[in-house]
Amino acid sequence: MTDTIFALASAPGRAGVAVLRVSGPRAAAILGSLAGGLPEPRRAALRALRGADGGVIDRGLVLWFPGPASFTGEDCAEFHVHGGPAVIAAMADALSVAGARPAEAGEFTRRAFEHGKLDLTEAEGLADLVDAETEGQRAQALAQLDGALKSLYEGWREELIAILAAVEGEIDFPDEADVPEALSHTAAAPLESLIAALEDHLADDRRGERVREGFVIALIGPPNAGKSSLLNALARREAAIVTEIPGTTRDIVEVRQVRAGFPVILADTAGLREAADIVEAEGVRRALARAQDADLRLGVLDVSRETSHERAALLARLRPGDALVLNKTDLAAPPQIDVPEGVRVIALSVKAAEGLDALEAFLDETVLDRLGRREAPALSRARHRRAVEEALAALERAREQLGRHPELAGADLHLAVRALESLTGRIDVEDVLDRVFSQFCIGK
Ligand SMILES: Nc1nc2c(ncn2[C@@H]2O[C@H](COP(=O)(O)OP(=O)(O)OP(=O)(O)O)[C@@H](O)[C@H]2O)c(=O)[nH]1
Ligand SMILES: [K+]
Ligand SMILES: [Mg+2]
Repeated sequence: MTDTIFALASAPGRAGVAVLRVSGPRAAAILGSLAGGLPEPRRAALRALRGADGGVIDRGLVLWFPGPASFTGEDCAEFHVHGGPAVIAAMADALSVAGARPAEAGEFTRRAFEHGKLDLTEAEGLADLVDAETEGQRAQALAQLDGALKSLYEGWREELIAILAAVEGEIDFPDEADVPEALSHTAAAPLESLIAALEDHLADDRRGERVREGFVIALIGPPNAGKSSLLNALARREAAIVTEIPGTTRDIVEVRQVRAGFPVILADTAGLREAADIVEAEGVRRALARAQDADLRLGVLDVSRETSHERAALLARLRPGDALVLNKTDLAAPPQIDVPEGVRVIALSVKAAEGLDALEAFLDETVLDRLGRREAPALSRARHRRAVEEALAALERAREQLGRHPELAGADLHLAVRALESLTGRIDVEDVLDRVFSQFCIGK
């Protein structure tokens, strides 16, 4: 028999109310023994809650959710008690004595998944919604929990199965003289449009993953340009050390913040130059690597003393969409600079607090433009990207074989179906499930 599990569903620590959740075949018996009977399904009832010795632990609201119309699909019960550590500990004791065991991380959601209440992408959406710290993350997670990715992937799977049926139909009648022609009519066009849909989904500039993980903005430039000063101004706190000594910053200093409703990571880096020692050299190496991977680069120059060599080296690292920040306009007028196509120039003085508004506006606009909601749902995890890439590669191989070897095309189409099914969790890939659900918190 399946275990009956329980967990604190609310956050640990002192709180006005704590919620304990129970799921499994013993839920009714446990609720009955603690609350002295079962309330009406899905209606809160105030009850004295008693431990095994008959003593009252607390008075609280109880809820009874008979399966399958519950979150997990099993019989579930909820106890809303006063949120003190001693109350919670006594309730946990009473639930254990009554026959439930503490749940593992993600176990409630995993049971919901196993009872068909959620597919894997919806379960991930639920985890993301619990973790969401910004408006953009909340919106993306809720859409995913509501099945945006599930219906996209299930839709593709259905189209693929129709294509597969057409191809396998041809394999079953190999004598027909007009097989290739028939195939080109029935399978080639839908296969082509499916390939285009997968390509589109992948070519989204990692939007969904960035919404989950944060949009990285790297501050790069020669020593003493004012990168750390600028980081502190944008972060509105003294996150990084600022001195007049060139080579002050060595490690990467990261600040997390919210811009336009999305998570952003500002990364201050070591000044770029021929390093004086191995510590600084490592700092420069990390700075260049971060600049390379970042979603946006802010190249910073000190207008009062930049050299043409520094300028050229920095411009070579900027890409379309990046910005060149001409700092210290309180010391000198910004020079006219020929920048690569698509690079914005923003002149400012961190010290005089002038021109920072234009930079803030540019950053907000860029984040909104790159991460803002589109019609199509975005894949939000590397797991999704890998599976869609795998499906796409199989579809491309199938396209090659279609007119010549329908049976080979069929085998590749099967692989593509499997890749899509691993996405939604239709096929049981145990280690995938373990990985996905272990990332949940206890009580979810
Ligand atoms: N006049 C003036 N000085 C500034 C301005 N911004 C920064 N500074 C000064 O420039 C010096 C270097 O600033 P940092 O922020 O440490 O420069 P950095 O680019 O981080 O330097 P490294 O970490 O050494 O590469 C400090 O003395 C700052 O006070 C500015 O807008 N105007
Ligand atoms: K410095
Ligand atoms: Mg610095």
